[in-house]
Amino acid sequence: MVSYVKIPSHLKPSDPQGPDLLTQERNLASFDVKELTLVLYGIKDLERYHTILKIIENDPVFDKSNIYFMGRNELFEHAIKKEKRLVQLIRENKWKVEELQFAEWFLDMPGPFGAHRGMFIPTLIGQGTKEQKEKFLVPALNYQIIGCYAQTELGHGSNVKGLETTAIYIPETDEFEIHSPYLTASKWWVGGLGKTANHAIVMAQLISNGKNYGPHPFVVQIRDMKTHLPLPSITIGDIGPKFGFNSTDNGFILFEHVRIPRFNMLSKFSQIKKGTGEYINPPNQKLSYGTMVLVRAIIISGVRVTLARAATIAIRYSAVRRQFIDKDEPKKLEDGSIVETSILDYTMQQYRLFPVIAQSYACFFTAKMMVNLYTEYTKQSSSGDYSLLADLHASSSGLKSLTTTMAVDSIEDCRRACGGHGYSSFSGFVKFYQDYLPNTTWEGDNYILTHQTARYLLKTFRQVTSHKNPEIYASQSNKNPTISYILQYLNEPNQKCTAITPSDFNNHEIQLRAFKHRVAFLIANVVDQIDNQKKSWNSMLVEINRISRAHCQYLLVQNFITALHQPSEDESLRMLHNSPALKEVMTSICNLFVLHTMEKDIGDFLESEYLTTPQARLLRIQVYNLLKEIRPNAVSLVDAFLIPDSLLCSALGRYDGKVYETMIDWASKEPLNGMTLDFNPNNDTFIRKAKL
Ligand SMILES: CCCCCCCCCCCCCCCCCCCC(=O)SCCNC(=O)CCNC(=O)[C@H](O)C(C)(C)COP(=O)(O)OP(=O)(O)OC[C@H]1O[C@@H](n2cnc3c(N)ncnc32)[C@H](O)[C@@H]1OP(=O)(O)O
Ligand SMILES: Cc1cc2nc3c(=O)[nH]c(=O)nc-3n(C[C@H](O)[C@H](O)[C@H](O)COP(=O)(O)OP(=O)(O)OC[C@H]3O[C@@H](n4cnc5c(N)ncnc54)[C@H](O)[C@@H]3O)c2cc1C
Repeated sequence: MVSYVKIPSHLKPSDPQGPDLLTQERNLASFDVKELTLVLYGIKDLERYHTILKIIENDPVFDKSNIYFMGRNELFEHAIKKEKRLVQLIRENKWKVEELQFAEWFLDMPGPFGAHRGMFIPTLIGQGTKEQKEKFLVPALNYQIIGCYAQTELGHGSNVKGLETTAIYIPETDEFEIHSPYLTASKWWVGGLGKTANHAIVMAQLISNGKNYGPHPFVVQIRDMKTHLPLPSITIGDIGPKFGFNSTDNGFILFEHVRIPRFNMLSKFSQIKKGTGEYINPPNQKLSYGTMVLVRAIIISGVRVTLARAATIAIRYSAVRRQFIDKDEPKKLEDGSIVETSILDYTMQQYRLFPVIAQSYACFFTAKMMVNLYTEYTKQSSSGDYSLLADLHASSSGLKSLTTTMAVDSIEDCRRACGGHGYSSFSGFVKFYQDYLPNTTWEGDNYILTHQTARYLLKTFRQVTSHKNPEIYASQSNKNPTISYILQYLNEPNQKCTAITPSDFNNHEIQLRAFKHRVAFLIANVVDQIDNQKKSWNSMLVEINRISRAHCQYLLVQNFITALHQPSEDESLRMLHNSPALKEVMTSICNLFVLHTMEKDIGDFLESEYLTTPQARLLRIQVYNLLKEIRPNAVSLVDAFLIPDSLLCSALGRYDGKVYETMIDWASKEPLNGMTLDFNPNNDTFIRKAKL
């Protein structure tokens, strides 16, 4: 890239230790960073990581040096080129999903094929019959057809049952007629639809013999395969500029009595019989919502790296950045000279940032749980057993909501913790935040999703408490955390915390009991208000949100603690258990996650009277103790995430700490500096001038 401004060469570094600050931090670590990285990725994935990163970093098509200067059209063109090159690489290297996921992560460029890979293909896999897979999935996997997932409409997104697009079965021709009766039935927001896709999975109300069977998925060809123009009776467009995600063509589509063959209704679970139009029921009514469950689980798995990326930038920058001389504990160099304090040494900065590191590690262990649960469900459902679906739906909904909200809040906290430079695109936070933000809305708005989790919790509570002998459920409590804490609460509703010193709060049994008691107390309270005091669902929505959040926080806490203590077959967990140094630092991080989470929601724990006010003070002191304990390891803990500089795309978070050199280098490349148009404030005119 061209530099438009020549930087003077006389400048000396103002900080004699500047370049070495991160090295000094790294020397403080109490554990082996490479060992922790191996725990996080596992041997196979770490090999994959390096192979794919090398390919991506060396390919000129993926060069991101200009990325912060691109407008919408350039971004979209860049994304198209990226997609095309990615498809070539998939073919050349025979990449499978595992490789592709690394490639997509490193590329960090939401593009027009995202919904094809993330929604269209998974829906065909999950809901298509063998014949439908042959017809649609095979060409989709070969990128001969490009698809999108058209569910949301201008008038309805969250309320899927309220969708207005219809698919009416026409027995005479054995076809469905796809139709958008109202403006509000226009499909809207659909990723890849605006300019790219030639096929769509359209969620429409299935109507046969005058009866509405609810939303079902249909494959609809939307553009001509040669001219790429919309097919007759189909209107398509891009929905316009957005808060972020501008490298993707989110689109709208309207149908005017468009006919498709009966074959195109995805029929693995429910079918319409030829001629009679008879509806064959699915084994579970909600199986047509299956893609959403899968994608929610995938989103949860992705949160850990999102938090890791934000923490890496903010922690490294805070180590390099110095501001003020600490009067009580001035920082002295070896030669006795006093220097300004690294902002990472300020306790307020630690209190803002170290919990983000802890959240990332917490999400790592819960992602493992989510993958295991999804895998178990897939195994069971392939033999017709859907009994895990309710559990899976409840935990994936609530965890998607809790963890993505946590992620966007933490990205913003990290950005602010970088002061003014955090506001520059060069921080690496701006585009990152904009592109990540829709995770709190898509695949279910984060508030709506908590209703689903709460429904399940209330139902379980009622089931257990209405039984004459609730202990009958004891055998299920090992596998079902909800039953476990409900039973514990019923046995001892007035349980009290036994901590008498700050360090007592490091006791994992005390921590678990606190979270179990709190969530059961909150559920019992909501059940009482709805069932006995006859409160409406709407009047309880704030409490509904609270119980979903409390339940999912408990899951995060429980998964972290279990990972530290329970013997496991899992390769990563075994490595962790076999290294005392790793176990020690992970225990501190776990304690910080648990106690900081408690402290933030201290009102719940006080209200349930599990904690007393003096205990709440002790807990806070323990949080401060943990910040001190973690401080020497802070930089190494984020190094272990191994987020490459090419992905961070950040002047502030780079591995070598050369923050200021990069800031001015990138600023010198701002195209405005090379424009032939300057503004002369003395006479209020724009002057054109020739610039080299
Ligand atoms: C080579 C191969 C390549 C593969 C590459 C793979 C790469 C992977 C990359 C992946 C990247 C991922 C990128 C993601 C991009 C995402 C883009 C965004 C796309 C979208 O946003 S699509 C649109 C999403 N829309 C929503 O999520 C809508 C949210 N609303 C709903 O889900 C429902 O309307 C809602 C709120 C659940 C209510 O549904 P409703 O029908 O009204 O149901 P009830 O509330 O009445 O409940 C009835 C009953 O059903 C249960 N229920 C509800 N939903 C489900 C479900 N999904 N599963 C199971 N059960 C469900 C509910 O709990 C109730 O049960 P009861 O027992 O209480 O009766
Ligand atoms: C970048 C991006 C990409 C997307 N890609 C796709 C795609 O490829 N395909 C697709 O089909 N969709 C896509 N979507 C759409 C997305 O799935 C929906 O926007 C999302 O499901 C939320 O629905 P909504 O917009 O109807 O929100 P609304 O339901 O209108 O929500 C608005 C507000 O009302 C509140 N609210 C609504 N109902 C209730 C209630 N019952 N109780 C309490 N509060 C309530 C919500 O909490 C929210 O705060 C995308 C969205 C974005 C932003």
